[in-house]
Amino acid sequence: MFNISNIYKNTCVTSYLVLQARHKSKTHWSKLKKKTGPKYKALNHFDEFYGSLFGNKWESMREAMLRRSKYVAVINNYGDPEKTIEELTNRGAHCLKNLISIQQEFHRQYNITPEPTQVPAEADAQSDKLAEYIEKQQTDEISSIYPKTDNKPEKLDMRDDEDIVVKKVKDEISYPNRTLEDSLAEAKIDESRIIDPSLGMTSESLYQFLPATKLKGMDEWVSESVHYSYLSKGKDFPLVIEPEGPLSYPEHLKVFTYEMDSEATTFPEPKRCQTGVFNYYPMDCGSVLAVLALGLHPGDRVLDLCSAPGGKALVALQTLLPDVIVCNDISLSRLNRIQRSFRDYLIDFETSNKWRERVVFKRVDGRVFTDDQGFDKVLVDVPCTTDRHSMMDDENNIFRPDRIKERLRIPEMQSQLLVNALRLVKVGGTVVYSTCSLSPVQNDGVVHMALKQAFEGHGLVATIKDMSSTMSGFASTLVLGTGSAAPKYGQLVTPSVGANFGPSYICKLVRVR
Ligand SMILES: C[S@@+](CC[C@H](N)C(=O)[O-])C[C@H]1O[C@@H](n2cnc3c(N)ncnc32)[C@H](O)[C@@H]1O
Repeated sequence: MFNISNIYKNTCVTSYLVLQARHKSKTHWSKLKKKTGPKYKALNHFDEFYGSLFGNKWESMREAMLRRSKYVAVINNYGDPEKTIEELTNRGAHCLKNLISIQQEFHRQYNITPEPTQVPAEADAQSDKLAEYIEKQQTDEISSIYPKTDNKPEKLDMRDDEDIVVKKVKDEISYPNRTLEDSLAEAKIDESRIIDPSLGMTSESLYQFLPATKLKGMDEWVSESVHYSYLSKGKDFPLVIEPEGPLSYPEHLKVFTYEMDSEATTFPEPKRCQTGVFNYYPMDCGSVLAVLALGLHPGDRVLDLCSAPGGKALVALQTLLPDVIVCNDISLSRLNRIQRSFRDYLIDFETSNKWRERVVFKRVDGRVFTDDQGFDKVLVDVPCTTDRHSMMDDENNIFRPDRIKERLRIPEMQSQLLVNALRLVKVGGTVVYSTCSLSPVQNDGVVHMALKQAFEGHGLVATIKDMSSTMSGFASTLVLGTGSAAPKYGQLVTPSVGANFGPSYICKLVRVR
């Protein structure tokens, strides 16, 4: 039957189908444009770089990183801790300290030793694969810049930093029973470290970064994979890796989490307690790990060299252990964020003298920060490529074309920050270096570089603490990188769908000279 409303309905349905078909057949220009934006650039870079480095492990990390991240709840001791703990326990969350104790006991009883950070065969295979990959990258890159091989750059010895990171696996072994003097003596004449005698390059010397200024004029062409390069400058330095003892968990730090693969992953929004402050602080479990690695003691004088927005400093304060914590950041607006956050979590933060004495704010470039007294503990949570953010968000993305120079300088700036941290810590004190990147360049590579520079430039020696055994207690909470994803010096929290924390790299160093 003829019916005007039927005609109208049919017309609408037809237009809808046409629109849908058009939509299917052709991606809208605005979407196409977006696919070349910074977050896609980051994703492409990571696919190429991490894909070749971590093999099929990268696929699952990638999947996790594109999903919503998981967080833990750090209970605020200045709120209403008992009530908050009860609420979170009722939702199925567990106390991290208890989970760790259970796991540690399990490992002790069954005498489980943690997987070695890198098995030699795997390291060899990885090294070969990567060397091949880098060689190809270099050839492609150089031929795209200098098509007819004329005006080739002098430095054909430019190597990708990732190459070095893998090669070193074969060169450096930890000798827990050696004295520092043994290692010092050996470090000076270790011929085995020479990779290419004709170039006089050693694995360590390859850690030298080519200053970003040397890239002048090449910025447009430097590929993502070849952008960190090295100059050959010999001279070895002592490199000692010692096993770290069991984790000492601060009595007053209360962290709640859901176990791995648990269906529940989120907590209710933090809310104000009767005391006026929020009941808990949500944060990545990897960040808690960085604070735990500091091994805080009562009365410690602590420096948080790159502190804003203050999450880790707040966790350190929740242990109730440090006497003084200096929160430093180069950015004024970000320092203001720490202060806002402390007002939200610490009672009478603005008015009490107690806080004024205990929490000091500084706005200094961490590379030139100075202090007369020395610190017992220094946290260096450096600016990095913030991998998860870079893959997900175009805003303020370090992969933006106008930030290329800044990005290329990241490892250089990270190692300068770490060298200064090693200068600022007392002999016997601890430095924790951390990033939220999977990049071995920004992680082990920077630690290596900084140790070398600290020794050569300032005569400083620090040992690396191998925390693989210490971290065994986290096995039911988060995933630590193993095999191809295991750093040699630090620990890497790798994102996984069931335990979507990280990436977080944490390396503990103790200054011995
Ligand atoms: C990864 S964030 C630190 C996060 C912080 N530790 C936390 O847990 O909330 C790195 C910080 O380093 C700061 N920064 C960058 N360059 C710096 C420098 N040269 N000296 C000191 N801070 C710097 C940035 O402003 C940024 O706030």
